[in-house]
Amino acid sequence: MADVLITPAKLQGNVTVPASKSMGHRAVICAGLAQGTSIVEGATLSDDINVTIQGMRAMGAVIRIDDDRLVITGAGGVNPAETSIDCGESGSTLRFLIPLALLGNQRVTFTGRGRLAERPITEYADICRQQGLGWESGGGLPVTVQGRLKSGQFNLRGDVSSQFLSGLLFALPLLPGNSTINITTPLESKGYVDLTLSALAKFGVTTSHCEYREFYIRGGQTYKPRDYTVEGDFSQAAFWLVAGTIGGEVVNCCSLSEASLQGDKVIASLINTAGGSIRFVDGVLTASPTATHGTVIDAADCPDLVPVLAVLASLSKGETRIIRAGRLRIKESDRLASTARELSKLGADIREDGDSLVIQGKPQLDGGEVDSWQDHRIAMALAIASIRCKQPVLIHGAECVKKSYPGFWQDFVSLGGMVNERSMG
Ligand SMILES: O=C(O)C1=C[C@@H](OP(=O)(O)O)[C@@H](O)[C@H](O)C1
Ligand SMILES: C=C(OP(=O)(O)O)C(=O)O
Repeated sequence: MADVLITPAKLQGNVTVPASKSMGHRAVICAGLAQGTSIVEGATLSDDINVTIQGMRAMGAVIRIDDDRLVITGAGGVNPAETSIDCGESGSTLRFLIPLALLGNQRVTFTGRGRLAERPITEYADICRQQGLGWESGGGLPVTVQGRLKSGQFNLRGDVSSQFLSGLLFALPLLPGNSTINITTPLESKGYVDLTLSALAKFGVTTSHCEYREFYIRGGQTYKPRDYTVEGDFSQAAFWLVAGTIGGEVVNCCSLSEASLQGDKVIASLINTAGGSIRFVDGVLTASPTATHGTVIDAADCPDLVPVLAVLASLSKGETRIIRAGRLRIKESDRLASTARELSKLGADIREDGDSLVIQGKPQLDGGEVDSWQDHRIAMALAIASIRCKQPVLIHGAECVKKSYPGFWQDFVSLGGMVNERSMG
């Protein structure tokens, strides 16, 4: 396990953010389901994308990694052998691939590591029970599924994880009959569903919905191969945009699309509402140093931004409330607890309040010894917090960034961060 010791320093300059993890998963899946060859350009080979690539191979796709190009040849649907798929710590991979495995009528076992074993998958257990399909699990992972999913009417909660909806949206068009998905509680993380719908459309699959409450999926469709470039990731850009805002020097994020459908694009307006200065100029998103103030932030549609928004809030004047953030408890860590506990250790005034975080800003933090909880977004947020600490910050478990951003520490250093790796084991 690697620890990093960060000596507080301002960050400044240009950074090319990695490709969107969410869009990368979707491109690999859609291309793998198509009949023929697609080229997916620019995907970042994080741990999560690698397990999706492996998972789609197990589903029958042939995937060749050619530098930053993926050459993906699908057989038009899925063709799994009896197999086991290791989802690592990726909730997306697990929840996107289970419905696909249920197209093939083979026994497919899903395994995973860390917190993934505890993250909810009961929505799928319920569907399997209702349809008489095989679902063997001692609670959590591993889980073995077998049987053929049937088209028809599905009922899904919208406030556990949007990934269940995305998973069904990938699989149902390949069934012979039509399906409807009824969302029984208000849908959260809507932007991620938009990314799924957009990826489906790009690969030739049509769906429609009525105000995100009912989704209509025509059966008997086929995915069409195509070439696709994965755009930059706003959830990752968020770390650098907060760094530029709190740090005293300009930080520019490249490779982002101004027209992106990514829900986490909202980071720019959230920082600006707090008094910051984030601007898109000629395809570059620029964060200029600004004094910020407390606001109320609704996290229901942008859960992945919360750890770094808590850093911004810890250094903004007055009180910030991050509300409707209950689902953060079922991510790679309980992110309300991990964010509050670790930022407190650095001297922030932050507390959990039910499904909210309440933060009183300070001009500076102290520094100290913190833990990533093996959660990539916690490690990255703590690194950004170090910029405004008086003393060094020692982060345990810093290698976990590779779940989504393998080059994070290199980028941190290239922007002027002062990092020493303390131990490997
Ligand atoms: O569909 C996706 O790519 C994702 C959906 C979100 O999960 P929830 O829908 O569970 O909030 C998000 O937190 C996750 O990082 C990626
Ligand atoms: C929660 C995340 O991803 P996943 O749900 O795919 O594990 C994340 O990247 O923060």
